[in-house]
Amino acid sequence: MLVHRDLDHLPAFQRAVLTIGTFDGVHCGHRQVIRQLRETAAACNGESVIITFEPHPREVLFPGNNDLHLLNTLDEKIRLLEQQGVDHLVIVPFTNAFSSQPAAAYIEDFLVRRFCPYRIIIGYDHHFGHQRQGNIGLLREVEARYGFRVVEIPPQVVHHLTVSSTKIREHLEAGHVALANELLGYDYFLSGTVVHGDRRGRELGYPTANIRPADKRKLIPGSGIYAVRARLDPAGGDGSALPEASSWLPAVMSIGYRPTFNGTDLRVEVHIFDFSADIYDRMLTVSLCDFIRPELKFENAEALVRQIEQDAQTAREMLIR
Ligand SMILES: Cc1cc2nc3c(=O)[nH]c(=O)nc-3n(C[C@H](O)[C@H](O)[C@H](O)COP(=O)(O)O)c2cc1C
Ligand SMILES: Nc1ncnc2c1ncn2[C@@H]1O[C@H](COP(=O)(O)OP(=O)(O)O)[C@@H](O)[C@H]1O
Repeated sequence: MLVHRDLDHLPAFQRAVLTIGTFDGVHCGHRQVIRQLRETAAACNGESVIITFEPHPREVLFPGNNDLHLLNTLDEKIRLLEQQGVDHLVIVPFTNAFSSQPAAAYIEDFLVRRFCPYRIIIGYDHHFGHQRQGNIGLLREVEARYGFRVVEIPPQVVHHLTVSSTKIREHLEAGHVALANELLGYDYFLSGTVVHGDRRGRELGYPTANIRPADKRKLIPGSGIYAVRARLDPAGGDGSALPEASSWLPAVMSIGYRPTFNGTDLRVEVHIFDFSADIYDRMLTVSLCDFIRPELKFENAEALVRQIEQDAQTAREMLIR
């Protein structure tokens, strides 16, 4: 997959088969769109092109809003899209000026002039241009004028739920990891550097690698205890590596404030089973398998340790299922 970031130096695409979107999560619904993109490109001997935006449009349109948390960093998204076998990814700098183009100008000046599309494949609910005025109907009206054809992708449904990035974010924030994973089509993962904590873990008999996420916009699932797999990225890695089954270590993760010790800051910490090494400053990727229980305040450290023993056992069982 070729990644293009400069709109003024795009190649001359051959029968470009386009799709457009933010693709946060590259979830099951997105994959369906991408499969159609690849198949259409193959059938007409064209090139598959994904157009995406960075930063996320909501960050530009609602700059004061700090609530936006994303399923993927840009690096993760690039790698996930690459795994889908796409020919070109175009990352368009999303600005206020870009967002305020009228829909008709967006089609003519942006889509047609820069990409000369042969087919445009889009999800049923895609909107574009100033105040989201453009939609699939408008694209259809101008098909003949510009010589492209529009292909609409219906909503993807899993367990009677329409798959959407928003729903997946909500499930993760509520700790519903298994459901989120099903909608994603892979296990949700996050990466970060191992930083120092309070050095209490080793005294409790459960040392935990405290992870500082690589990107502060990355969504941290709701507080609670999770069964996870952890992978140490090669020393000097950039943290954007994606899961590869071979080197995943079974582990248990706690996300929360440690009420037992009156903690005040959110910590993401992982105890890796049957493992002992100094991994401070290393990049660790954690892939979430299932939710075990909410975080609780215990009477004392001994009661917490007894619970952690049970959590570890539960996690091991969940991970071999
Ligand atoms: C499996 C697991 C479950 C945990 N559950 C709780 C909990 O319910 N309540 C809590 O206050 N802390 C919980 N913790 C966090 C511990 O308090 C924390 O790991 C300990 O304070 C060590 O912190 P440190 O890494 O800063 O030394 C849990 C940790 C693990 C690994
Ligand atoms: N099984 C393990 N799982 C996670 N980290 C481990 C493990 N064994 C050793 N470590 C190391 O110990 C550190 C955690 O020990 P801990 O006492 O919890 O200290 P801290 O409070 O600084 O996290 C980790 O960052 C890692 O370097």
